[in-house]
Amino acid sequence: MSFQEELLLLLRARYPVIYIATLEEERVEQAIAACTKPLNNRSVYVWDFVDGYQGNPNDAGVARRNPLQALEHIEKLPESVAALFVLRDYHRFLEDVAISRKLRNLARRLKSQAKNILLLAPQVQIPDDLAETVTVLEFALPGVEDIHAEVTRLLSSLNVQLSPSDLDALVQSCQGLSIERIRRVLARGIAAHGTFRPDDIDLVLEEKRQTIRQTQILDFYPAKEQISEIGGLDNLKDWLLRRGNSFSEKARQYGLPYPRGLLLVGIQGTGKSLTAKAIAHHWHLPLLRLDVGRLFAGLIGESESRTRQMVQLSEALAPCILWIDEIDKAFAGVDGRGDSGTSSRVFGTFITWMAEKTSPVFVVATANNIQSLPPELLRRGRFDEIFFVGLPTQEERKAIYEVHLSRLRAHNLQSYDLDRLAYETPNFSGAEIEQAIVEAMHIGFSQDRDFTTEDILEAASQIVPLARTAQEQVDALQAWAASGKARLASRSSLSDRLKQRMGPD
Ligand SMILES: Nc1ncnc2c1ncn2[C@@H]1O[C@H](COP(=O)(O)OP(=O)(O)OP(=O)(O)O)[C@@H](O)[C@H]1O
Repeated sequence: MSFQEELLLLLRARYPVIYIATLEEERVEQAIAACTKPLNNRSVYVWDFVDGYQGNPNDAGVARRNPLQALEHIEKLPESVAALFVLRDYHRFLEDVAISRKLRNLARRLKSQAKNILLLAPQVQIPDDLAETVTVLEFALPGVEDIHAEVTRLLSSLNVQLSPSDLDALVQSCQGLSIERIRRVLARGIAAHGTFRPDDIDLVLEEKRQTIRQTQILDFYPAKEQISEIGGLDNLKDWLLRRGNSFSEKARQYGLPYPRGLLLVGIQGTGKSLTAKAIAHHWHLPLLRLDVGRLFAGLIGESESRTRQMVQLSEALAPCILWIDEIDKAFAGVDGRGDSGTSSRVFGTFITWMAEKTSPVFVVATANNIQSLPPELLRRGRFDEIFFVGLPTQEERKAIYEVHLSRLRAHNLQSYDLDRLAYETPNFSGAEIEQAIVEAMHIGFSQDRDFTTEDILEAASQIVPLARTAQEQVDALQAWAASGKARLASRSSLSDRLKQRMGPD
C-alpha cells in the first residue's frame, strides 16, 4: 500500500491524531494535499511555531509561537468544519503536560468529527502517555519512479542531456536519498562544471554516505579484506565462492533467487567479522554495519521506527550487505523482559522482513551466544545457512599464521616455523594468533631486530586463550553444533576438533 493510500485509509477511518515521521516535509505535504481531493476537497490548515496557522486567510498567523493555542484553535472550530491540521515539528512540544493532556482530550472529541491532526516530525519520538492516542505512519524515501521523474525534470530544466544508460545509473545511485538531497547534489555537480557528468555519480555516493552516517544506526564500512585472507574455514569459503556472481543479471536470467543471508555463530575472535567484510569485498557490494546499541537507545517507539528506517535504507541501497554484529545481544530480551517489549517488537519487524524480503540485501549476522538467540531466528527460510565457526584446528592455525605473516613479512616467510607455531598454540583463536604476532613484533622492534618464531611463542605463552577462560561457552557452542543445527565452517569434523583440544597445552 502506498503512503497516500494508507493515509487516506486512516483519515477515512477517523484516526484523530496521525504522526508522520519524515525528513521530507515538502513532499509529505504534497502527498497530504493530494489526499484532500477524495475527501471532498477537505481544507488543510498548516501550523508552525514561527508563523502560526497558514493557508486560510481568516486564521493567518493564529497561534504563532503558541503550540497549545494551536490545539485550542482546532477545538474552537465548528463541528461541521471538515479539515486536516498539519502541525510541523510538533514532536518538540509533546513532553509538555498541558499539550499532552489537550491532545488526548481533543483526540477523543475528534473521533466523531471529520477532522484529523497530522503531526510532522523528522523521527518518531512519542512520550509514553501519548502512545495510545497517536498512530504512526512512516513516509518512505522516494522510489525509482519518483527519482526518475525528478532527475529528468531537473536535467531538462538545466538543458543537460544524459545517455539512457548514464541516466539509469544516476537514478540507481540516487536511491536512498530524499528528493531535497538529490536536488542539492545535482546542483553541486552542475555548479562545479556547468553540466552533470557521468562521473559526478561519485558525488551522489558521497552524499549517500553522509546520509547514512547521519542516521546513526547504519555505517558504511570500507571492506578491503579478501577471502584469501581468511585462514581455514574452508566449507564457509567454498559456500561464498560458489555464490560469487549470484547478484548479477546473468544469475537472474538463469532463474537463481538472491542469496538471503548467513548466520555465523562462534566464540569471539574466530573470523566472523572478517568474513562479513571479505564477502562485501569479494561480491563488490557496499557493506552497511548496523549499530545495534543505537537501535535500542532512545524513547519509546523510536527503536521500531529506526528498524523500519534501517530496512528502508538498506533496501534503497540494494544490492548490498547488511552486517549485524552480535545479533544475540540485540535480541537477548525478546521475551519482553525489562524494556516494555521493545526488543520483541523490533525483533518481530526484523524477522518478518527476513522471511519476506525479495530485495537483494544479503544479511550477515554474527553471534557468540546461541542460548540467547530466539529460536525463530534459527528457523529455515530466514538465513540461507547457519555456520558454526569453531576454534581453528592445528592445520587452520597454520593457515592463519601464514595469512598474517605473509602480509607482514612476505620476503622472509620461510624463516618462520609455521608448523611449530600451530602445534604449540592449541586453543588459540585467529584473533589471539594475531595478538601474539603483534606482541612478538613489539619484542623484536624494541630490541632493534626482526621478530622470530621464538618471539611469537614467547608472546603466546603470556596469552590465556579465551577458550580456556570461557570453557563453558565453548563447550555449549560445540554441543549445539554437534546437534546438527548448523553447518561447520571448517572442513574438519567436530570429533577431530575434540581430539585436538585434548592435545598439547
Ligand atoms: N580465520 C582467520 N583468519 C585470519 N585472521 C583471523 C581469523 N580469525 C580471526 N582473525 C584475526 O582476528 C581479527 C579479529 O577477528 P574477527 O573480528 O573477525 O572475529 P569475530 O569472530 O568477529 O569476533 P567477535 O565475536 O569478537 O566480533 C581479524 O581481524 C583477523 O585479523
